Amino acid sequence: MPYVKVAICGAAGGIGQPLSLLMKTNPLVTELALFDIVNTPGVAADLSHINTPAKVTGYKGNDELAQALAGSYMVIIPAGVPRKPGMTRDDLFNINAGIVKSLAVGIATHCPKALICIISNPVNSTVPIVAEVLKQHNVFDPRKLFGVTTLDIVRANTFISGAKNVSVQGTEVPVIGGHSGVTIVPILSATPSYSEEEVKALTQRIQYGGDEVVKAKDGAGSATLSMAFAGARFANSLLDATVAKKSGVKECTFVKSDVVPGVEYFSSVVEFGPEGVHKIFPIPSLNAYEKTLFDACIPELKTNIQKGIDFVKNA
Ligand SMILES: NC(=O)C1=CN([C@@H]2O[C@H](COP(=O)(O)OP(=O)(O)OC[C@H]3O[C@@H](n4cnc5c(N)ncnc54)[C@H](O)[C@@H]3O)[C@@H](O)[C@H]2O)C=CC1
Ligand SMILES: O=C([O-])CC(=O)C(=O)O
Repeated sequence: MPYVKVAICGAAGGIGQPLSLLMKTNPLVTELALFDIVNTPGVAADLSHINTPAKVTGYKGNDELAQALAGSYMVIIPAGVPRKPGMTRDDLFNINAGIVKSLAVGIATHCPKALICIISNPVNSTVPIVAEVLKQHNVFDPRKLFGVTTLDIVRANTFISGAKNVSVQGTEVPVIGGHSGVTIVPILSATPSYSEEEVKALTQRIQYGGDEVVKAKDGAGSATLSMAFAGARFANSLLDATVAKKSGVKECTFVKSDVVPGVEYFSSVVEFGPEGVHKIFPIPSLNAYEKTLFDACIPELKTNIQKGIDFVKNA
């Protein structure tokens, strides 16, 4: 087995801590490097007592970013501020764009071949930011950059199976587009028949599931535990395909894509191979309602993507 170092940037945060815990349980991970601007020594010491193979190392502050990233096989980024009630994900852009950009410069410099999983919002813009930084350093490999939208699929599976009281284990709903509001397009026609009203209510709940958690947390942040679960599911799928060489591993994820002409990044079902993205599946056939969702998604998604690109190009 190769030496597999997984770095988590933002590892001391609400997502970072439970995500680090879940990644510590993956036996394919040789080293888990925890980076944050605060509190990583404590988180690393705590996790290091767990009797699984991954060696845990902690790095605090930008002076230690190089060491945290050096030689990483995979970098997962949940660094940045979360929403408070009344905010959109795009409202996070002003703070998180700069954080993600500086981490991307670190990756381009210290582990340019790493698989990169972006959790920080707004994902529709932070993924293009990372791509532009990597392009500036001549190290962009579109097979290795992923926006993590898995929480939308996790929510869709939960809400859909809950509505009909069917087994959640066997439910797998594709969710395409991006990761905010109307850019989230659940493909519910792929699941057993629901009435028109049910489909509309479920679609709305999946699109605004994040707001449900932001409201319930009442100023204390957004989804962290369900996101850690979703992030670990995504990272583990990618490690299964790239390290364990499992074939046929698929996840919906926001990647550089030709699936929708004129939209540079798009989430649809992606099959992973040894280098990351192996095959991007086209959009499944949409019914009339899904077409209206798709039409609403595209202009907003394009605006979000362009905002990320411009942030780097016009800096
Ligand atoms: N993709 C998705 O589906 C989801 C994305 N998110 C996003 O994930 C991000 C993190 O959310 P939480 O963990 O709840 O926030 P949090 O505030 O609890 O944790 C963020 C962590 O990032 C750290 N950080 C800030 N600047 C940093 C830098 N330059 N380098 C390294 N670490 C840095 C902070 O010190 C903090 O520990 C937010 O942007 C949130 O919107 C949240 C849920 C779902
Ligand atoms: O809603 C938020 O701000 C966090 C997020 O992306 C989600 O929970 O889907």
